[in-house]
Amino acid sequence: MSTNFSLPDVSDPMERHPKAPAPGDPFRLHHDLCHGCGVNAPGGLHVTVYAGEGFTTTAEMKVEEWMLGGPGVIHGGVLTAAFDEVLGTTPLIIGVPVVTGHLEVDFLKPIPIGSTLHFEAEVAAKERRKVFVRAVARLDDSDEPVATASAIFIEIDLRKHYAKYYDSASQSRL
Ligand SMILES: CCCCCCCCCC(=O)SCCNC(=O)CCNC(=O)[C@H](O)C(C)(C)COP(=O)(O)OP(=O)(O)OC[C@H]1O[C@@H](n2cnc3c(N)ncnc32)[C@H](O)[C@@H]1OP(=O)(O)O
Repeated sequence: MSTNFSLPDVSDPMERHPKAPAPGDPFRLHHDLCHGCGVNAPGGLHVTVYAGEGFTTTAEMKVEEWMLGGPGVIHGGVLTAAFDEVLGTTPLIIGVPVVTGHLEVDFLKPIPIGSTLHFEAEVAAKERRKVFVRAVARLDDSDEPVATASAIFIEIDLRKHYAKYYDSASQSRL
């Protein structure tokens, strides 16, 4: 199954989840070894996502030497993984756990090693189990976007979805 990112004409009603972090507060880690957010993930991105106002989130990521792709700049796959983490955490603002179904990234400018990326994301719409999320990344010294991403995430029942993998995910807070 594959579907390009295309917002529905009308979104299902959405509400900020009453237990979502307050604006400015971080989402708790869902797994210490998560490649995106885990504090103990070897070679992980160590991205922390913060709740924003409404259906929005923010995040930052330092662009480190090991993320190198072209000389002096970030690898596109690393940036894509960072977007996946930021975008994939954002539906928790409406209390919906998801997995990535479809993710599109536009790479607008080279992103130098040593810079810091600032992400802003929002849940744009929900349609049945599909959650449509968009994000933009900027460098700290500029308002100009360096990359944007759009994704369709699919709502899951966490325990059922991961049931057969649970032994290897024993640190996961399901
Ligand atoms: C909880 C904390 C999260 C923290 C952040 C984590 C960030 C990282 C997120 C990830 O990287 S998750 C890992 C990468 N993704 C996966 O491993 C997902 C693998 N795919 C699956 O497990 C299944 O294909 C999936 C659960 C996504 C869908 O299977 P289902 O059988 O449950 O869905 P179904 O086929 O019934 O489709 C339900 C709806 O989703 C739509 N859909 C399914 N797959 C899609 C897809 N790939 N793209 C777009 N839409 C899709 C489908 O069209 C349909 O829409 P409608 O309601 O309009 O009919």
